[in-house]
Amino acid sequence: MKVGFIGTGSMGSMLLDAFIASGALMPQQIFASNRSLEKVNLLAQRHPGLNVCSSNVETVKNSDIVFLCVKPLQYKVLIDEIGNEVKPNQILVSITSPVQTHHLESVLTCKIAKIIPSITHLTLSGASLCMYGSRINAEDRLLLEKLLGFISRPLEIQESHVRITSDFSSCGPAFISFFLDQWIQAAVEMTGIGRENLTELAGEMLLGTGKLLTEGGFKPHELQERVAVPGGITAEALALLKQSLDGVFHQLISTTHAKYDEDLSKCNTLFGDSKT
Ligand SMILES: NC(=O)C1=CN([C@@H]2O[C@H](COP(=O)(O)OP(=O)(O)OC[C@H]3O[C@@H](n4cnc5c(N)ncnc54)[C@H](O)[C@@H]3O)[C@@H](O)[C@H]2O)C=CC1
Ligand SMILES: O=C(O)[C@@H]1CCC=N1
Repeated sequence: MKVGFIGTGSMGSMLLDAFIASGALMPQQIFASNRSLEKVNLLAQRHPGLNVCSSNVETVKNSDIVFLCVKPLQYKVLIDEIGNEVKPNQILVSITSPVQTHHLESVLTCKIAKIIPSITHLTLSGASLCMYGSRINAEDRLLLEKLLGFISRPLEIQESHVRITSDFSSCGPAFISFFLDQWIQAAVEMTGIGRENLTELAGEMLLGTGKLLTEGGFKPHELQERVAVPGGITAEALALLKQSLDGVFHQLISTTHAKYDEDLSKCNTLFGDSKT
């Protein structure tokens, strides 16, 4: 199997690094192009044998599966460039939420999947969110999920839920890191403890909490009940958080969805879609 990557910025390079680190792909199986070739050359230095393509068309011509790792509003130009080169048996994978599978199916003859990755795949963890276009068959799904299974836990979702699920799996690492950053900063200021020790400790705590929620069978409310001894310290602090953060998560979801709607509307215009 040969796999192409168009766009080797943050996500394209992360996926490529993870697939190689996990043993899913050898560099020789990978074909990559980027607007500025410098980024692909750097990847080829890191992964000897990786095929540097000087154009996106070259990447498409050489690949069975192609991951399109550009930003939402960069898709249409890219599709116009490669559209005539794709073959019906090829699988093109979009990794961005606002570009709809029907947008891509309306202008391309190949098979379309939408898979939203997460920075967590760098440590071969986290969920990848899978949505499939109408031309993807059972064999294609197995192939994609086997590949993604090397670096993540593939989860099939409805495309209508792509934003809320991406909020958790893809934006979540940034949101949780923000929370930890603020907490650590306050701890450093108020107690004089070293930032590095605390950051390491916070990471271990997060890892353990993640395991309790996945392998451990706990629900978030059960964990709170188990830790917060009645009349104890955690209960006091949880009451404070409950009061201080009242409404914040509704606002957070409204914010991510408003930005998604804005990008979706622009993508609809770019792809000539008046449906939504
Ligand atoms: N950053 C994250 O954690 C996540 C990002 N995403 C999605 O991934 C997509 C890419 O995000 P990033 O990698 O962070 O962006 P980025 O800006 O780091 O990478 C995009 C790359 O595409 C290249 N590019 C742009 N147009 C091109 C073209 N026509 N041909 C070839 N290369 C081209 C750029 O030079 C750049 O290297 C976005 O749509 C984002 O929504 C999805 C899940 C998580
Ligand atoms: O911030 C963004 O637009 C992307 C989408 C999901 C994570 N990062």
